[in-house]
Amino acid sequence: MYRILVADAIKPEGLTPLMDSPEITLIQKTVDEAADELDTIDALLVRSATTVTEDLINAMPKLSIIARAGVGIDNIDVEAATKRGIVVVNAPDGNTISTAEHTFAMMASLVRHIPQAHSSVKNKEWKRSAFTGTELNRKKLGIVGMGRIGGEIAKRAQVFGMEVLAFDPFLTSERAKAMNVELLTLDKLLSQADIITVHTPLTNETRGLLNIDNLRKCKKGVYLLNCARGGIIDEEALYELILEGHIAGAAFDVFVEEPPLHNKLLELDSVIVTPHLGASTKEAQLNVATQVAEEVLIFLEGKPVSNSINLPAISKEMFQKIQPYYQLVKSMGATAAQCMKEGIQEISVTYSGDATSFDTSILTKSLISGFFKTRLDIPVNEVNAMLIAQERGVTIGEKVASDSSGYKNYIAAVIKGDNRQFEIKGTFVANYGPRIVSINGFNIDFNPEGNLLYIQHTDRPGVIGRVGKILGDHEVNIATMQVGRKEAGGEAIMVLSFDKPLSNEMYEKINNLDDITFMYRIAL
Ligand SMILES: NC(=O)c1ccc[n+]([C@@H]2O[C@H](COP(=O)([O-])OP(=O)(O)OC[C@H]3O[C@@H](n4cnc5c(N)ncnc54)[C@H](O)[C@@H]3O)[C@@H](O)[C@H]2O)c1
Ligand SMILES: O=C(O)CC[C@@H](O)C(=O)O
Repeated sequence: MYRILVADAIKPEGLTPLMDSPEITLIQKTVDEAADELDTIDALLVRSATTVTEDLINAMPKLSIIARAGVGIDNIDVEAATKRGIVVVNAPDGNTISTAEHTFAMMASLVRHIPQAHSSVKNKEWKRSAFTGTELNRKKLGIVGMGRIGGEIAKRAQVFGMEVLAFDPFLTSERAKAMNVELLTLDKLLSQADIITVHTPLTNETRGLLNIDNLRKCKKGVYLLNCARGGIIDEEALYELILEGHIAGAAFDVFVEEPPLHNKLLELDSVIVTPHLGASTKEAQLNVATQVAEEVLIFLEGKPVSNSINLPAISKEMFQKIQPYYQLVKSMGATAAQCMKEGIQEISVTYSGDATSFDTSILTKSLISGFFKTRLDIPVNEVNAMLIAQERGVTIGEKVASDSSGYKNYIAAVIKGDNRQFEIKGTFVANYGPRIVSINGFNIDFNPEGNLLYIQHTDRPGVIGRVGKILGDHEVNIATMQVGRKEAGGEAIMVLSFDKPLSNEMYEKINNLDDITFMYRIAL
């Protein structure tokens, strides 16, 4: 049974897939109302009203996924979630059109003074010349942040006869050309545009992106819009420049402080505002609720999600391709960790054959999480595996090789420790499952599952028999046994599997036999 806390107002119709699941209990309460049951919560669904802090995350020890029904994730401490191995997902495109339309409505209202004229008429006035506006036709619109919303605004602006200028350090010139927009530096955009609208996320780079220094470079009489996130345009600077008459007016849907109870911009007639309404349409709210509900359901079913902020995106088709290798790489990592009782410096993974036909980074993360899971008592998974390795100074390498040693697919991991190196190779055989096919240069073939005993010994007659006898005398049933060696009479290995974990007594008895070099118990 999973308990999901829906902490903000998320459209119930969109949550139907979760409501219909017999495995799920939905709790529709704010975080404060649910204070007594936070320790029972497996998944958290929010919009922008709930701030998901590190403290809140720590108050939910069972939490494994946070879903944001919307785009911006600036209300979620993604770093704290990642550290805890909690997946963060959002609904990246469910509200794109609504927000683009809202921005466009704000732009038209701004240049035609519609909100001011509306209030005036409602106050029984009839001041026509006071509200003379400006056409959008043939004006230059500067879009800062040409992503999903920026792109939709550009299309609409072009239909209105506007010329579109764009600043986005991640936009290629080919894409800009295809969108029929002129890609400029920020300073050039600011100096040429008649109207400027921002559509970046709020990050350390974009906070105050438009500030007192560069806003002075704008044309006199420019209009500004912020329907993205409060703080991208410096509110103090904007206030000052409107008072100076340099900026003609502004339209804001978002504010540094929401609600904007102490915001001086609200005192200005030329500033028009809405209460963070960009995504507030029936359509957008249904879209984002449906998107996050599906993501959470998929995640709780143990399948990879598509819109994760802290994991690589995987489509359903890609998941089908990658799935067979999941168990294999996890068990390779866990086997290596249990055979290496020392600090490690490097893990490098090589993929060959069919295993190179997709993005393997998620598999490398799985292998690393399999390794660290056996060593740490904190949750370790694909979300925090890289961070955990990095914090411990472990270098991670990933490459592709053309030689697959005759296998259809082949994954090799080399773990460099403080004193020695451990090498493990595996493959996935259709209708047969994952197999470990080599350990430290010994060819072998076993299913990496259950309670295993890895024994390295001298290749001499009688060793296998003596191990078997000790186990038989103590009624320990050997489920499977595989052997491998490099040359006759040299070192050899055997891997045994049992229905139950091997007791300490049995382990010691076998370890004390002559000809045993070393051995490891492995639990997978
Ligand atoms: N008002 C609302 O209700 C509402 C609704 C949806 C989204 N939003 C906000 O709008 C933002 C944009 O949404 P989107 O779906 O278009 O996101 P997106 O990721 O598709 O686009 C963001 C764009 O910003 C660009 N960017 C990043 N850093 C930049 C920088 N320093 N300078 C210039 N460009 C930069 C990126 O390259 C990207 O193209 C969201 O992050 C969210 O904060 C607000
Ligand atoms: O939840 C909302 O309505 C705001 C959503 C919007 O700001 C977003 O980033 O998607």
